[in-house]
Amino acid sequence: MITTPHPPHPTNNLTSLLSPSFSETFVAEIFVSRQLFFLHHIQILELFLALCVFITIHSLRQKKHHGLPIWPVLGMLPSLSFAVLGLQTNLYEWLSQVLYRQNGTFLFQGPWFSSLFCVITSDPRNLEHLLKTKFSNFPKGPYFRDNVRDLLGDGIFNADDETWQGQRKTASIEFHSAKFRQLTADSLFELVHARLLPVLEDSIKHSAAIDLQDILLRLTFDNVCMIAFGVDPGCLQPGLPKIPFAQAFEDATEATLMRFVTPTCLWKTMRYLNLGAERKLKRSIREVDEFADDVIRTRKKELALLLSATNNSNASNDDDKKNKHIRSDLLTVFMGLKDERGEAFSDKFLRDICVNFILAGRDTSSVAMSWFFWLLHQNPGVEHKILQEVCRIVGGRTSSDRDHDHESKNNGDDDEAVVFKPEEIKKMEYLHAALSEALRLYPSVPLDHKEVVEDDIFPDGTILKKGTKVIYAMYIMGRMEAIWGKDCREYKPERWLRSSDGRFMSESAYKFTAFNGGPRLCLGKDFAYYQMKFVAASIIYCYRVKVVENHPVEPKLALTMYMKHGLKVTLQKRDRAERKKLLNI
Ligand code: HEM
Repeated sequence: MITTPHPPHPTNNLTSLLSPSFSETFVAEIFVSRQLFFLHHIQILELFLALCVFITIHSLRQKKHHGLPIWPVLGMLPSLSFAVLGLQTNLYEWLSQVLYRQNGTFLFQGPWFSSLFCVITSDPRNLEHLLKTKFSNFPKGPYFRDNVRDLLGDGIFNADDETWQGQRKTASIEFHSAKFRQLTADSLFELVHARLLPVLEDSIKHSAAIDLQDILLRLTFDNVCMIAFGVDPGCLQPGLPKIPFAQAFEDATEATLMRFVTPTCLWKTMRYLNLGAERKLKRSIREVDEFADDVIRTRKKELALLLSATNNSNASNDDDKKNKHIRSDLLTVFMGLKDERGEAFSDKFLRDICVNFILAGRDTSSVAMSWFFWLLHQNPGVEHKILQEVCRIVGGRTSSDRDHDHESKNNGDDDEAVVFKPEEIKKMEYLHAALSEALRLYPSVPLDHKEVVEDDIFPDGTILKKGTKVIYAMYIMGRMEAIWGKDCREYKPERWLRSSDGRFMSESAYKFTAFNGGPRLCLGKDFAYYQMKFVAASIIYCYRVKVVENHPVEPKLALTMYMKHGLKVTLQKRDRAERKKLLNI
């Protein structure tokens, strides 16, 4: 019998259609073709499943060589997404496990057609190579500069080459001048004794828990504005008010950060259309600019008045008089300088300089102190040793020192507070070690970024193509057994002290990278230590800081390592007898 592969043509007559032989054949044909159809689909399904299994096995096997599975199209993004969503421990811990598997360096491969390709390293040899030996081959680069330009302009943080060099040189001279040291000492005295301690005292009076991180953030924001702009925004005061400039600054940095996790073309389109985070950014930058313009205008008038007053004066020592009255904040210093063409800096450039310094010095030391107080809570032995050291130094004061202290104290109802002098702060070496140890485990800047100018090779053999982004992971370096030994995860200030005489020993900047290294070493490092030691010693001398039970503590994913939920603490006034015993006077 001849079978047709197709059903009868619709023009065939009805009898033939209904004949039994035809219908049997027809049903059989449909049955067979359906079977073939299902078989066909099952085969496709099987093939598809087999392909999926193959891709999965292949992708997972990549983990062995590349550190993470590499999926078609999406690259390593799925693993990163899981880590960011918190399905792993925390992002930094997850990254340290990957780096550990890859001997300290690996290439992160993002989705096709994205800019998410970068080399991530925690190898000290590579750090020395990129921060010092081949410094000029690893600038911040166009990707970083493009993302932060609207907020930071051409300021030091966002500048490379000559623009960076000029600012660095001037600011460096300023940071090491006696006048600047005086400014930092005076501003800190004012902030700690007239503002911080009264706010803490208030919390004891009301038996209230406070967010210590928030209070320290307010303190350092006010402090860095005093240094950069010569003005005090007043964030730290009773009632902890919202200050529009501080809020605008915070919003602007958060919205800028969003650009790093948004495809470039998308945030540029959003900026053009003034939508979402870009809208917020524009508004907050306008507020920051208004504040800066106002300060610059006022300062210019102030300087002009001062200049005309000294010009009209007949005194012979005019210059001395003028210098005495001129402020020593960064804005005033840069206003007195000229650019390479011999012209005064533009207001925009002055604004950029100040905004960059505020960004650099605003949160870094406060978050470091927050982690430090949390570590002390878990290590009461360390806290006791710090108190011992502080009391020994106070106990060693002469009677004239003590008179000075009573005169300068500006805190009526707290007769226990002492004002530490710069030379006393310098002597606090155990406290210095305890803060460095906190920064080792919780560096305020957990990751940093550079871009390769010309093809290069890292000392560990990693090949770097021109344009590659390099991320160096300070958080991970602080927890590497190869650098710090088997007890690398323990909080031990003693590791920073020489066993023979207990003096502080500094560590190579390419191993202890919290302050960066090479020509771009943090400019505020000495100031930051002074600030942190002054604040920490003043608090510890007066109070016991207790973290509220069950308060969750984890890092926030941001450019600076904030505590995600702040640091809720209660304070107890220290027993006078406890201190007396240690003071030994
Ligand atoms: C614990 C406190 C601090 C830490 C851990 C810290 C850390 C760092 C790090 C890692 C960098 C390199 C950033 C980069 O190039 O991407 C840096 C740069 C810088 N820091 Fe700090 N910093 C601290 C406090 C301060 C303070 C208080 C100031 C100023 C008042 C300051 C001023 C600067 C400046 C101006 C730069 C840029 C240097 C340059 O690019 O040449 N820092 N800091």
